[in-house]
Amino acid sequence: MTDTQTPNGQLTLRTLAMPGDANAAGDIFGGWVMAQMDLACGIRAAERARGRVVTAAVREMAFELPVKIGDTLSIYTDIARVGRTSITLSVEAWAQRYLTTRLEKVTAATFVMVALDSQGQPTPVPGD
Ligand SMILES: CC(=O)SCCNC(=O)CCNC(=O)[C@H](O)C(C)(C)COP(=O)(O)OP(=O)(O)OC[C@H]1O[C@@H](n2cnc3c(N)ncnc32)[C@H](O)[C@@H]1OP(=O)(O)O
Repeated sequence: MTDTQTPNGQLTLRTLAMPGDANAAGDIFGGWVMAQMDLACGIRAAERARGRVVTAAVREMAFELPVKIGDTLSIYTDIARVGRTSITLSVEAWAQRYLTTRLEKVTAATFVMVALDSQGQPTPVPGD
């Protein structure tokens, strides 16, 4: 993963890591972080598709730094590609450490979301 000094993309979701999301050592579960990224992609892709979307694929996710209880997690999304029915997003998760202003990128991934019609079938993403 290439590290950057500042987040890339649009701030799409911001939340707080709570004790219920952590193991006994205070490390936040990777699945929780991934779920926040999935939620952010759902928000951003649904806005772009102007309709319902699902997650079709998640590519190359590595947890580079831990998230700890009390950290604020910010998810940034960037629409990298719009296909016929799919939207590919570059996603970054940044932790603002508890009671500090220190921001660190903890993970990044690529999510592929697919627009669905009311029958649950892939449907074309409308133009901008
Ligand atoms: C709210 C939620 O997130 S639900 C939870 C998790 N997600 C799900 O349960 C989704 C379950 N999966 C599905 O319903 C289906 O596999 C779908 C709707 C994602 C895709 O259905 P398919 O029958 O494969 O559709 P189809 O072959 O037409 O592909 C649709 C698009 O998805 C893309 N796609 C499908 N699978 C993948 C994949 N594994 N990786 C990348 N792109 C993919 C295709 O390239 C295509 O994009 P394009 O139209 O821009 O060229």
